[in-house]
Amino acid sequence: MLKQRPFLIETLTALGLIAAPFVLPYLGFSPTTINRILIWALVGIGFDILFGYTGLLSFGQSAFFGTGGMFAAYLLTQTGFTNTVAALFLGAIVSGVIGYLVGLIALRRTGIYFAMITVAIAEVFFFVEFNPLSAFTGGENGLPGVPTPNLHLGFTTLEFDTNLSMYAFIAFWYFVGLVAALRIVRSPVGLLLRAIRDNPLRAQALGHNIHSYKLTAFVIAAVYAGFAGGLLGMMQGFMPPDAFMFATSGEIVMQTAIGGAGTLFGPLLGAATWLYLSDFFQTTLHLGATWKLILGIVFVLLICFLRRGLAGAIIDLYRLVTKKKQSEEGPATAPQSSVVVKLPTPKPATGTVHVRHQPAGGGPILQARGLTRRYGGVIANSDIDFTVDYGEMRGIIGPNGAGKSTFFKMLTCEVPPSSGKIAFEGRDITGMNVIDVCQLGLTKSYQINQLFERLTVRQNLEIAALGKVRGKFRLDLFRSLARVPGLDEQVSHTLALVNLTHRTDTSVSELAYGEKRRLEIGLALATSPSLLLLDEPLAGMSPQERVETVALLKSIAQGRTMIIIDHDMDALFELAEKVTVLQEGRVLVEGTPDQIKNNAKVQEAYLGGVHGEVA
Ligand SMILES: Nc1ncnc2c1ncn2[C@@H]1O[C@H](COP(=O)(O)OP(=O)(O)OP(=O)(O)O)[C@@H](O)[C@H]1O
Repeated sequence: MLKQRPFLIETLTALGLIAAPFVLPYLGFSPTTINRILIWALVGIGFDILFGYTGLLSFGQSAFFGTGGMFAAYLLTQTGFTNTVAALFLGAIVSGVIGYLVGLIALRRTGIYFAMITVAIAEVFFFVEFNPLSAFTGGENGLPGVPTPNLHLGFTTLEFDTNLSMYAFIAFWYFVGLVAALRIVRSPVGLLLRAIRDNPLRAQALGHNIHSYKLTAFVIAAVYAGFAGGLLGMMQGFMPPDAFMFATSGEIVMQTAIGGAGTLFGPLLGAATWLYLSDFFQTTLHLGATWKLILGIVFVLLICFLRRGLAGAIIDLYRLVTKKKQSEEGPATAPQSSVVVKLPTPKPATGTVHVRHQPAGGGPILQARGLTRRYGGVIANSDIDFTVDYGEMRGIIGPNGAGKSTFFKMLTCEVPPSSGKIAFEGRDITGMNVIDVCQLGLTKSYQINQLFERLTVRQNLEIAALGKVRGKFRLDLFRSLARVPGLDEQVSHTLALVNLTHRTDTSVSELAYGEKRRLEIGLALATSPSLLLLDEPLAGMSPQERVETVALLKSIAQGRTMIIIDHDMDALFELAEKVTVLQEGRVLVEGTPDQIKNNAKVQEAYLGGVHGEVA
C-alpha cells in the first residue's frame, strides 16, 4: 500500500494533521495531549525503523530522548544560545553521535542479549543524568525555563507560544520526520533493513554488511528520539529528568506494539491510544493509581487480539476489502495461491547482466588445497584438494554426512577451515568473510531454503541484486529503489531465468515448495556470481519438479561456472561434466559421470546403489 500510492499517504497525513487540532478536542483530546502524541509518535517513527523494520528490540530509547532534550534545553537555558530550531537539530545530532557509539557496543550481540544491553544503557544514562552530570541537567529537578520555539525570518520572528501555534510547530516536524522515514523505508537501505529483520544470515551471505546497516538504523532511531526530546522541553517549558527513565523506553515499545510495528503510522496510533486512555482513566474517571492496572489490561488485550497492532489491522482490513472488490469484479491477475502452475520452458540466458567476465583461456577459477574442518572431535572434511575450471559444471556426491555441505561452507567462507587454503580467481580467500567473498563473485544456494519469507519474490531478488549493484554498504537513504541503476533489469532477468515472472509480486510465504526452491537459486543468481555453488537444488522436489529444475539448471549453466551437490545421481550425471565423490570427509574419486558410475570404490561406498536417489 505504501509503495503503490506514496503521495496519497503523504497528502492524507498532511490533511489529517491540519484537521486534528479542530476535530480531536471534540473527541476528548486536550491540546497538550495532542502535542504529546505527536512528540511520542516522532520518537516512535525512529523506534519503528529500528524495531519494526530491522527487528532490533531496544529498550534504550529513553537515553537518546533524554540526551537530545537535555542538550537542547541546556543550550537554551544555560548558554546564550537563542536559536530554538538550531538547538533542536544540535540535540538530535548529539543523540545520533551517542547512538553511534552505543550502537558499536550494543550491536555486538543479537536477540535478547542486544535488548538486555540496551536496558543497561538506559539505566546508565539515567544514573549519569542524576549524578555526575546533575550540574548540567539539573538532576532530579530537570531544566526549567526552556523557551517556546521561535523562528527568525529576518523581517519577522514567528513565535510558537500558543496552543495552536505550538501544535503547528510540532506537527510540521512530525510531518518532516514521517516523510523522511517514508523515503528511508522505500530506499535500498529500507529494503535491506527488512532483509536483516527476516533473515540476517542470508542478507549477509548475499554480500551486505549487515552490521553497518543495523548501526545505521540504530543511529536513525537515536536522532529521531533526540529531536523529539528537544520538542518535549520546548512544549513543556521544562526538560524533565524522567525523559531518561526506563519507563519512557517501555512506553515507546508498548505504544509501537499497540499501534503496529513496521508501519511507521503504528507509533502515532499507539501514542494516541495510550495517552488518550491514560488521560481518560486519570482525569475523567479519577481512577487514581489504578489507571496503570487498567491500561496494562487494555495493552494485553490489544496485543492478544490485534497481533499486528491497530495499523496492521487497518491494513489487513483494507486488503480484505480490495481483495473482495477484485474477486467481485472477476480475476484480473495470475493466481496468487500455491497452485501447481505449468512452467514455461526455461529460456536460455540472454544479455550479459548476470554473467561476469570469464577469461577465454579457461584455467582454474577455484583451487582448494589441504582443506580440513574439525568440529571438536568430528572431522567433517580432511585434507581435500579440489580444482574447478572456468565454465565447468562440477557435481559433488557423497553419502549423508560425507562432508559436502561443510565443504561448501568453507568455500563460501561461512566457516573457516581448520587448515588448508582456498584460492578464488587467483586470490587467496582463506579467512575472508562471507560478505566479501560474495562481493568477489562466489556465492551459493542453500540446501534448506533461506528466503525472506515476509517479502515478495521481487523484493527477495532485489535484496540479492543490490549487493552486486551497490556494493556491501551504501548510505543511499533517500534514493528510491526504482532509481537504482541496473536493479530492475537484473531482477527481471533473474525472474525470467527461474521462471517466476508470473509470481513477481507474490509474498514468498504463499509460494509452492518448488517455486521456493527456484527462488532460492534465483537469489544466488541475482548476485551475478562467477562461481555458483548449489547445495542440493533438487532436495524435496516432486519427480515433475525435478525434471523442470534440471532443465532450468542446464539453461542457467550456459556461460557460468557451477558446482552442484545433490543426492539425485541421475540428475547430477546428466548435468555435470565431472563429478567429485566425497566419503567420510575425503575425496574418494573424481572423474566423468561414466567413470564414476562404473567405479568400484563408488559402488562400494553406496552399497551398490549408484543409480537413483541415495538416501
Ligand atoms: N556445526 C557442526 N557442528 C558439529 N558437527 C558438524 C557441524 N556441521 C557438520 N557437522 C558434522 O560434520 C559431518 C559432515 O556434515 P555435512 O553436513 O557437511 O555432511 P553432508 O555430506 O553435507 O551431509 P548431508 O548429505 O546429510 O547434507 C557430519 O558428521 C556432521 O555431523
